[in-house]
Amino acid sequence: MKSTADCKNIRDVRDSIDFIDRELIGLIGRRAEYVKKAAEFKSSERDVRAADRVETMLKIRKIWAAEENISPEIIEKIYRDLVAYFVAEELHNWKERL
Ligand SMILES: O=C(O)C(=O)C[C@]1(C(=O)O)C=C[C@@H](O)C=C1
Repeated sequence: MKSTADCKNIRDVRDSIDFIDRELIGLIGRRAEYVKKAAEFKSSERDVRAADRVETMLKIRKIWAAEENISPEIIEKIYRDLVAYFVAEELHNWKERL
């Protein structure tokens, strides 16, 4: 992947964006493995949903977003969608263990 300074054309830029997005999706896949594991340590649907943890996480991620000069609101939106998906997956896994 080229640095932004080394990108000579739009093709170089898009190749780098593709590379980064592939890594991001890989990381989300790794994250999913931990969410699956989390279900093993929960004893109720309330534990699975972990509403307090979600709100705490979002606050921290909004701070991280600001540190990276990314809109905290956009990061919150992305995370709310992502976590809603993970909660649904985790609920499914958790119920299967009953
Ligand atoms: O931290 C947990 O308890 C998790 O199960 C992980 C996770 C997440 O995606 O980060 C998933 C579901 C819960 O609502 C809270 C957080």
